[in-house]
Amino acid sequence: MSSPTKAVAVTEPDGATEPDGATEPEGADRSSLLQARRVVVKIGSSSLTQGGGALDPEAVTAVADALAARRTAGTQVVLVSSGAIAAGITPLGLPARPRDLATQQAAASVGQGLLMAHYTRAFAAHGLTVAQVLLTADDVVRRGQYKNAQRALERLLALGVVPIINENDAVATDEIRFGDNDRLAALVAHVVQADALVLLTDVDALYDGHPSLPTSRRIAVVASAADLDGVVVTQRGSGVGTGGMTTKVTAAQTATGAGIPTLVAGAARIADALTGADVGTWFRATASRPRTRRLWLAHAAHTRGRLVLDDGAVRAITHGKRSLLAAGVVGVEGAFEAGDPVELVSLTGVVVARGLVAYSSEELPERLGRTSEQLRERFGHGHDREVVHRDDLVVVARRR
Ligand SMILES: Nc1ncnc2c1ncn2[C@@H]1O[C@H](COP(=O)(O)OP(=O)(O)O)[C@@H](O)[C@H]1O
Ligand SMILES: N[C@@H](CCC(=O)OP(=O)(O)O)C(=O)O
Repeated sequence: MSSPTKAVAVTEPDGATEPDGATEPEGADRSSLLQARRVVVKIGSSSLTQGGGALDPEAVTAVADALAARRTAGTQVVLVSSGAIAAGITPLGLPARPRDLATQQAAASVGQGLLMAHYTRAFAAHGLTVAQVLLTADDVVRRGQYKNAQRALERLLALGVVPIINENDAVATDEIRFGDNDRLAALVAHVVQADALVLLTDVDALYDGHPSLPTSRRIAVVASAADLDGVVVTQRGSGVGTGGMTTKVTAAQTATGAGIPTLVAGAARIADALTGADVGTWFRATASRPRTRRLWLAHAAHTRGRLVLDDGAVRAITHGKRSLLAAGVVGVEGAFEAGDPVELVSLTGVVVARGLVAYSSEELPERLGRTSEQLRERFGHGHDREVVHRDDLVVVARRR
């Protein structure tokens, strides 16, 4: 595929990579959407707005109607909805979607309430209650917040509520942003262990070239990353959305890599999409569901720094199923706090893993190269902990 997008294979620390397509359950095609117990549906700004970028209340109602039908039929649904920034354009008298972060934050703060007011009304018409859940990237990377978000979403679903999620744009800085809701949706699908992810947009499917070209053809099924070879996916989108098709393909790969099949389809056919009709592009699951939240580290983390590992440490974490000890760290780059996500790189600069570091960048340098015994002698008992515990570590291997 000609874009920066690459499939990221996630391995357990013992190095056992899940092979593409190896664990696809039988019959796991579009029709499995009908049997899905829990579905995450994401709708983009381009599908919720009229020309000029203002919010289209009828589009909001159409989404609510289709999701309410599925909810009433027994499927738990989680909606990830963009549109806050778009909904703030008219009330603030802005000429177009703002590009600077401060005005985006302001527009989203104004628009999010309006967006939720529309959804609340539209779902109420079906007797359904909605909940607003605003997340930042930290909410899905840090252990405490991850569990917190998971618990809140589980409880909402158990109470029969439809959670409506968006990024917490008002406080999201460039550094900690998800930046695009396609990725947020893939990560939410993992948090709630959804059976499927549906990404709805203003184009009816993924095409092998830009859909404006007459030569471009719809891709019906993507079974593995190889099916994307030669596919031209661009970041050029509708003008009101973020990231074009690139972010959707990346999100689909994140979800399918976590065992969650993904449908990319046109919002205009939302009811068909949710009932397994032959619409859109179906991305098959390429791996089984990971047992832990470590997958998140591979895709979710904006890493804050890098630890350079000697060859022995690289072997220990990639093949030995081990934690990273200070003795194997030879360099520290960047400024980070204890608990932040960092990249673990080899002496030649290859990223071999990501993990949550147990020490800050200020604490680490004087610990480098020291054995646990030396750490105890120098800093006392309790100060000999691993630099990255293996439960907080994911080995990443890039492949096409
Ligand atoms: N290969 C492709 N197949 C389909 N759409 C593509 C492709 N490359 C770029 N696009 C563009 O991606 C756009 C959808 O992205 P975007 O505007 O960000 O939507 P959303 O607001 O739904 O996230 C489509 O309108 C389409 O023009
Ligand atoms: N959080 C932002 C949306 C960001 C985004 O990813 O938009 P889109 O590409 O339309 O899904 C908002 O609500 O306006």
